[in-house]
Formats: sequence, C-alpha cells, structure tokens
Amino acid sequence: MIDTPIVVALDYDNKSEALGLIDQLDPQMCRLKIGKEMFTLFGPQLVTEIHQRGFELFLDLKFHDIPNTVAKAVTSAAELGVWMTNVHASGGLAMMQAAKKALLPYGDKAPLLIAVTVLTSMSDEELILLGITCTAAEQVKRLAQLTQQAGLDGIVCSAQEARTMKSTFGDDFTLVTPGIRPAGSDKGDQHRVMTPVDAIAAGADYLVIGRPITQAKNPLQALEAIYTSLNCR
Ligand SMILES: O=c1ccn([C@@H]2O[C@H](COP(=O)(O)O)[C@@H](O)[C@H]2O)c(=O)[nH]1
Repeated sequence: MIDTPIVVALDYDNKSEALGLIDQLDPQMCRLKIGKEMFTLFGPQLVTEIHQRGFELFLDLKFHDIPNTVAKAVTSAAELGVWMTNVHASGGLAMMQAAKKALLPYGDKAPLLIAVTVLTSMSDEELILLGITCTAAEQVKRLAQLTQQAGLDGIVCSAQEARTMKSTFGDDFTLVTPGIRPAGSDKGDQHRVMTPVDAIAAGADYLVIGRPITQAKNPLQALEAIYTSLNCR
C-alpha cells in the first residue's frame, strides 16, 4: 500500500533521461505522472516500463472531446492499468458521465477519474480573455460541482482552492494539485502556486511536482527534502 501524496511529473523529451531518474526513485516515496509530451513520444510502451519498475502512474492526457471519443479514450487508459487518468471538466456533464460509465466494467480495477477545472497556469485576467468573467476560484467551484454531479472521483485544481473545495465537496472528493513550488523555487509558467507544506495543510490529497524536482541539480535530494518536509516518515 503506497501512502505518499507526491506525484512526480515527468516532462522529458528523452526516455533514457527519464528512466535514469525513475531508477533512482522509490515507489513508496512517490507516484509518477506522464503527460502529452512523453506519451506522444514514447506511447504505451513507456507506461509498461514504468509499471515494471513498480510505480503507480497518473496518465495526464486531459481528454477533451465528444462523449463517445472520451469514453473510448478513458477505456484505453484503463486497459493500460494506470492508477489515475483525467478529462477536462469544460468538456461538459455528458462527456464526463460517458467517461465515468465507460469505466464501470473495470470495477475496483478502474483508474481514478478526475477532471481538470482551471489550469494552474491561468490567472483571472487570462480567464477574462476567454470570456469567463468570474474569478479562477469561482470557475473552479462551478466545474467541480459539475464533476461531482457526473460521479467522478475528484478534480485537478490549484492548492489555493483546496480548502474551499474540501469544505464544499467533502473529504472523499480527491484534490490533485499541480502548481506546487517549494519556497524560493521558480514559478515558471505557473500562476496559482503553493508550497508543498501549505498545500497539504489546505487539504490537497496529491501534489503534482515537476520541475522543482526534475530540473533540480540533484532531483533525488529535492524529492527527499519535500517528502521529509511533509512528515511522510
Ligand atoms: O492545471 C494543471 C494541470 C496539469 N498540470 C501539469 O502538472 C505538471 C506541473 O509541472 P511543474 O513543472 O511542477 O510546473 C505539468 O506536467 C503540467 O502539465 C499543471 O501544471 N496544471
């Protein structure tokens, strides 16, 4: 039984480099995530190689399409045996319901299915450019409500929204939070950020952490420092 909130985001264009890092990591200390870049480059074979190394995997492909297409995509993810996968909540209620229904035959072997609300790179100002005139926090709440109505397991949001999400949607509604930045680290393209310790205190269930670990001089040391700061030991 793995009991760690850390999910390391592997955004590499080089498979050997990614496997080199994975081979230093302990599956008890973190889960792994691959997204559009690595899955497009290396495909299901990479999923197999990660599973062979004993890690649970979040397949972060953020499906967003018509219901029939998304249902088939999440079925394909389930066939790969991944731990978690996701869709965009803005794909709508019918799309999310179709995705959820597609996973029913897998029973307790189904991946956790979560929905992306508002990307952590986005600010209130960027939402206005999309014609969304409420704040990011309000839009997250609206999409989380739709996600819960569709019966999904939880959402991707920023840790800044975590406290309100837990109190509104309950403890069983899983919160996966990227945009995690240890104090002093570079925000990069992330806008709604929080430190690992504050994110857990706010109620985040899983912390998705990429560059603060993968781009660190010593990635293993960076991961261990975060793990220890969370009192996981
Ligand atoms: O709202 C979202 C949804 C997904 N992500 C993904 O998480 C990681 C974050 O990486 P960092 O290097 O720690 O910024 C990345 O793979 C994104 O695709 C997100 O950041 N925000």
